[in-house]
Amino acid sequence: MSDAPTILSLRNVGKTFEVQGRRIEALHDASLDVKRGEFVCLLGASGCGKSTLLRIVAGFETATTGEALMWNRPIEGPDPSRGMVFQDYGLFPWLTVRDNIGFGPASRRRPAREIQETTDHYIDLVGLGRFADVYPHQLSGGMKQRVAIARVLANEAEMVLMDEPFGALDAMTRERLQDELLGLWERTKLTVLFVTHSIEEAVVLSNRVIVMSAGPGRIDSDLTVDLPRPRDVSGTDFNDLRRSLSSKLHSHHGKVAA
Ligand SMILES: Nc1ncnc2c1ncn2[C@@H]1O[C@H](COP(=O)(O)OP(=O)(O)OP(=O)(O)O)[C@@H](O)[C@H]1O
Repeated sequence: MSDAPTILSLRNVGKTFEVQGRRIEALHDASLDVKRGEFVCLLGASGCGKSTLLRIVAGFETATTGEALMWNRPIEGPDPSRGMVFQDYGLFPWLTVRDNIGFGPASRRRPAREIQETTDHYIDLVGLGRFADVYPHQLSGGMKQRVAIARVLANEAEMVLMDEPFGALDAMTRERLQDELLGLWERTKLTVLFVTHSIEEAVVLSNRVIVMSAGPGRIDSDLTVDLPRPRDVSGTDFNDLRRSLSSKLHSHHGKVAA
């Protein structure tokens, strides 16, 4: 990973919102380089600017200060190369699984044959072959999540941005989807930027954890997680790292979900 090229750079990025004459500094002087293929978790308590940072990378917000670059070019707005997966999945309820996944290529007016090949490929990749022709309301939360990821991938994302995608799921589904996401990440060599406030989730998933703190939102530390995979959540190394992250977080905040 260390010799992979840098796909994303944030240089002293700050974001201040103005609400009814009051200024809220959501992010202060955040600098970060992400290499292609990394799985990076942004970890921190509520209000520390995780979503703001992710939304700047997605191109939904512009930085007030500093700059955000992808492949060394300024991020100036949303782009399919940076695909966002939302907690509520953001699927089109009136389209089937197949048409949701093929939506990006279809809106870019790709030839019908190419759209079909692309959708077939990603439907297979996320194991939804039997559900290709059903509608989102007929799927479980986990399956919707897979469709959302497949849709982003079919749209040629190089980087997948996920804002607490498993926050609304029960513990078992969450664990299964974490495994599935890791499998997909290993197969596709994607770059993932993943927001969570769960220490355990960050240690299970990532090869880097960026710890953030609030008031104003900032990056506090940047830790490499080089535990072997699959990770043993009851192992000593895992728990040492979990404890160390927990004390980092608690030195800045009140309570954070572990
Ligand atoms: N569009 C906005 N307008 C005004 N203030 C905002 C806006 N978006 C975020 N903020 C403020 O910026 C700060 C950081 O918010 P942000 O959502 O980035 O934090 P977070 O770490 O993702 O929190 P959470 O874990 O609760 O989602 C908060 O004080 C929030 O109220």
